[in-house]
This record gives sequence, C-alpha cells and structure tokens, in this order.
Amino acid sequence: MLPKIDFTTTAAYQYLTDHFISMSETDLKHLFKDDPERFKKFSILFEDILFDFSKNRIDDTTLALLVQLAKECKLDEAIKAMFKGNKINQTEGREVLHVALRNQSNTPILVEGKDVMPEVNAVLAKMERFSNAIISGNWKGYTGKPITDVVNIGIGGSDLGPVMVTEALKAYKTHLNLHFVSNIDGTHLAEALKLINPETTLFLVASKTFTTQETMTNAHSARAWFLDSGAQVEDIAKHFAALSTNAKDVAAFGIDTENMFEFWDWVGGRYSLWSAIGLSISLGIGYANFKQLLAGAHAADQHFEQTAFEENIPVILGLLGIWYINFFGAETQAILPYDQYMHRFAAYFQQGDMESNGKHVDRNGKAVDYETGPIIWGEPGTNGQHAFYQLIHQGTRLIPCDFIAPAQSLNPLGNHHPILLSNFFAQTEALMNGKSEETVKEELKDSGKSEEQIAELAPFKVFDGNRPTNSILLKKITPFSLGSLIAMYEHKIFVQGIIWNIYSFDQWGVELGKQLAQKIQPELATDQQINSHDSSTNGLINQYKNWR
Ligand SMILES: O=P(O)(O)OC[C@H]1O[C@@H](O)[C@H](O)[C@@H](O)[C@@H]1O
Repeated sequence: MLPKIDFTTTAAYQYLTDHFISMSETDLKHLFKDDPERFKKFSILFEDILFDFSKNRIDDTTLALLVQLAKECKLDEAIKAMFKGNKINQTEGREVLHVALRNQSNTPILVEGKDVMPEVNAVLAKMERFSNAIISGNWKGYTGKPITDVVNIGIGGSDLGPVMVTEALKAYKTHLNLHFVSNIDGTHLAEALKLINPETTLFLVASKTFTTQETMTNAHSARAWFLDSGAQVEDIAKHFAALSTNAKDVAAFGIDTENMFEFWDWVGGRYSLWSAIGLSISLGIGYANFKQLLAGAHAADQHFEQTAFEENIPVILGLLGIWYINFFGAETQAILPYDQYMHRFAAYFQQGDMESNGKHVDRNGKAVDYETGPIIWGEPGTNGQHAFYQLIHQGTRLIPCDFIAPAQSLNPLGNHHPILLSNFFAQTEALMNGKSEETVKEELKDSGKSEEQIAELAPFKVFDGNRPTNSILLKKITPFSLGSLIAMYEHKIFVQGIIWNIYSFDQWGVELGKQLAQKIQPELATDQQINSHDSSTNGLINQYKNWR
C-alpha cells in the first residue's frame, strides 16, 4: 500500500506557496553572485556522473521545503514499499520490481513470500548462453549459415527501450545488424524485410502480453514471409524467439518454448528493457555489456534507496519538476542530450514519464485539482538549437531543460567534441544570464547602427534569462553510465508520482482507443457507407472508403 496524501494539504506545500512569491521575483544570476558556494552546494557527483542543478530557481529554503514536502508525502515509505516488493501497482494488483531485474547484489526480493532472484538469474543465464551462441556463429540458421541480422518485433515498452539503448550504445556494437519493427503500418515491416535474408535472420517477438495487435500482426506477417521464402515450419525454431510473460500464447504461435525468454507481470512494459525484453540489447552489444548496463542501473537503485533526499539525484530531479510544474506552471520538460547516439533518449522517456504520470485521478480515486505529468520532449543538441531553442530562449513559456553530455566522445573526430561541448556549456549559461537591453544596445552601437535603428531593433534582441536548467555531465557514455542515467530518470518519475498521489504503474488511458479501433476494423471490411458514429468519424471513414 502506498500512502495517500494530498500534497497540497501539507505544511510544506503551504510554505512553498509563500516562498514561491519571493522566488518568482529572484534572478538566478544574482543567486550565483550572492553565493560563491552555489555550484558546490547544488551539484552531486555520483560515480562518473556530475549532476549540476545549481542553475535552477531555488535557494537553500526551496530545497529544504521541497525535501520536507517529500517527507510529508512519505516518499521514504513508498521507496521501501517498491524495493520490498509490495503490490504498489494497486489498480492492476501487481508489484513493481524492475529493480529486481538488475539486482546485482542478489539479495532476496520476495514476491508473495518467494524470492524472485533465482528466476531472474536463470533467465539472465539463458540470455547469456543464447547471445553467445548467436554472436559467435555457433547457432546456425536452417540452411547452416550463422545469423547476421536480428529483427525485434515489439511496440511501446517492448520496443522503445531496446531501440534507445542499442542506439545510445552503438559504439559497443557486435557484428549483428539490428532492426526494430513496431508500427502496424506495413511499411515498417516491409522496409525491414528488404534488408534481410531469411536464412540468416533471427526474429524476436517481444511482447509482455503476447496479445498486442501491432506486434502479433507483424509477427504473423514475418512468419509468413519466412515460410514463403522456402523454409519449413520446423525451421521456425532456429529463426524465431519470444520475449514474453505469456507461455501459452507463445506456444500457440508456434515458437518453441525453449526459445522463450520469460519475464513476469511485476515488470511494467515501460520498465522492461532490463528483462528478457533486453535480449536485442544483449545481442546488439554483447551480454557482458548488457550486464554492465544492469550494474549501472543497480548502482543508481542503491543511490536512490539509500541516500538522504538532499543528496539524492532522482529525488532532486523529481522535486525540481514539482517546483516548476505545480508552482511556476511549467507544462513541459525538455530533455536535450548533447550526444548523437542518445537521439532516442527523450522519445524513450516520453513513454516512461507520460504513460506513468499522465493521470488525473489520485490514489483515493478522486480527480486531482493540480497538474501532474509533464509533456516530455527533446532532440539531440546541437540540432535542437537550430530548430526550437528560439522558443526556449525568448518564448513566453517557462521550459525547464535537462542538458546531458559526455565529457569524452566515442568518436573523437578533429575538434568536433570541444565544439559540441562549448555549445552544451553555452546554452545553459545563456538561458540563465540572458542578455540585457543595455548590452544589446551597446552591441548594436558597436556594429554601426544608428540611434533610430538601435531603438527599433533592441527589444527583439533582449533575452530575459532566468530560465532554469539541469546539466548532467557524464565522463563517457558506457553501458554502466547509461544504465545509471536511465534508472535515475525512472526513479524521478516514481518520486513525482508519489508526491502527486497518483498510480504511476498502470496505463488505462491507452485502452479506449484500442477498443474503438477493434469496433471500427470490421466496419472497414465492406464498401458500405457508415453512419454509426458522429458525423466527423462517419465522414472520415466514408471518404476513406471512397478513396481506397
Ligand atoms: O509488451 P506488450 O504486451 O506487447 O505491450 C506493449 C505496449 O502496449 C501498450 O498498449 C502499453 O500502453 C505499453 O505500456 C506497452 O509497453
């Protein structure tokens, strides 16, 4: 059971409401001038990750009050409940134990009195054996050739994590070519099939439930394509594996349960890259690197579980979000990795965060009267700078941004990396300091503009500054550091969900559209005009029928 506290009724919330009035007037630049210790005070070094949160609109009092808020909301109790294996996903009646998947300390974690670690370790050992056999070429396809290509067929949590991680860790790639097919749009599978040879391809059907329409449709089409190429039904065992919790449906699909990699319903889809769903990662970067990813996440888990809130990176990340969303009225959170390999990081946490905390009913079943989950978005730097940063610098909205960068490049090419990082450092400085009217006018004068031109142009060139950012500087993107970073963002989501008094581990909001699509699908089977919906939906369906 999780505590059920309305955070707006806590003493800390009332203090923060008053404190916000003075802080909303305070300029970050001045906070730095007034306190030479500010960076030291508001930054945390964890392993090879430096988390600098000093460029936020906070002072000592803000942090103390936010920590008090977390305590009044009994965050400590909630963290213990998750790690202990309590059924904190109450609306689905499940434990939330992605931390068990990476529990490298191997301490027992009990689900209904039974230690899950032996099962977790057994699946990991199976993943290791399988990965080694495929990578080494010992595993042969039906014509005796080694596997060269792996196609992961999955969607949502059975796709986004493996895609993000294998992209982020591409520098550690094995010889296997990875392909990911998620969309029901036939184009996705068709394009992947153009690149592969059935004799040397392994398909991973990744689905927690093994019932997801997109994945099952794609998997059946892949199977048909494989058989059409001349392979026999008995050859499927050499070319198809399943990553699932549903052994019965895996067998019904025709996949040998020997080739099934199991996980459990206490693993949420969007938290499942650490489970058998990570098999494409293990194949793509090798099992030893996959294990390092787990080890990095485990180190972050221990940090989250054991560190005082004032020094706890996920807790502070979460609390800063609460500060901006519930006091400053921020609606979005940008995640901006200055690392090309991490180009799917923001997309990954769109699901992680928005599917977890996009809720408007609290743990008492009542509609909330405060904002919850932010809109997560972002693209890698410096591309974003040439696209949407205009709005971050000079738009009307407050957009808290997380800037992420590695100090060491995995491709040290000429002076690319220092240029990249100079942009990383410059952006947070610019967002904080802005540019005053006075400076703008001086610059215009120096460039030879007339008094009239200066007066005309100056307002457009002023930057208010005072825009908050976090900087996360990693020594290097390694499987370990990436594992830690992902786990920290996962726990940040948890922290916010606890404070907002919502359930972060269900996702009922995705069901309605699926149900309606099931109803519409048969209506598309005939050319008959439809009038069973509203006039817009009828009109769209009927025009589709005219045009198809
Ligand atoms: O792994 P499955 O069962 O195919 O589910 C895929 C996705 O299905 C979606 O409907 C859920 O919202 C996601 O959370 C989930 O990750």
